[in-house]
Amino acid sequence: MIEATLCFPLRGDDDPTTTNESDGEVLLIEKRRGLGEGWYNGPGGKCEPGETPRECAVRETREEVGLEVRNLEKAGELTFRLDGETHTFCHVYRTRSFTGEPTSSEEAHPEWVSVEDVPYDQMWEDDRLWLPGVLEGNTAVGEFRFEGGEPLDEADFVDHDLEWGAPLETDPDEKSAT
Ligand SMILES: Nc1nc2c([nH]c(=O)n2[C@H]2C[C@H](O)[C@@H](COP(=O)(O)OP(=O)(O)OP(=O)(O)O)O2)c(=O)[nH]1
Repeated sequence: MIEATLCFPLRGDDDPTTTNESDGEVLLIEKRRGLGEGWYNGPGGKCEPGETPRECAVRETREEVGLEVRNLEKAGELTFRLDGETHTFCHVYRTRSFTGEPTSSEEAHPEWVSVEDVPYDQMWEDDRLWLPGVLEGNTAVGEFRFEGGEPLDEADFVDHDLEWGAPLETDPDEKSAT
């Protein structure tokens, strides 16, 4: 099983629950290679040995788009199953704390997009189910089932379970997180 992370940096409109027309934005990447190539996603990737998920999310965001993120808030835990087996367990974070300017890398092209205008038709098919709530500040625990063999991004999305507001795992470094 792969352990992976996603990080969604947010800016503008600090409290999207108070207005109908949100002017908040989220930093997405257009993935240039690997799993999900050509689709939009948050910065993120696979955890390295000995690394906490939070450390992984910080490192991947730095490597992919050159942004230094802090104060990551855990927003979800997503299990992606392929043909009945757990393929990837993905920790999802959001943050409003970061420094630097998003810059393209070989792996990713960054783009600020309105949270009202996320290009779900150019993303993983399951994202439209959980990402809107995550961008509104909710926490999601979900399982998404795919069939059809590797690679995961060419398999068919068949069904899912999704729970909002459920307790999330505590990262080992959560209390000391900066
Ligand atoms: N938004 C979204 N992300 C997903 C889904 N499934 C899935 O694995 N991901 C994420 C988890 C990881 O952050 C990312 C894949 O990991 P990655 O970017 O390291 O993969 P890669 O093959 O490019 O690996 P690498 O060569 O860079 O090491 O995609 C999904 O259904 N929706």
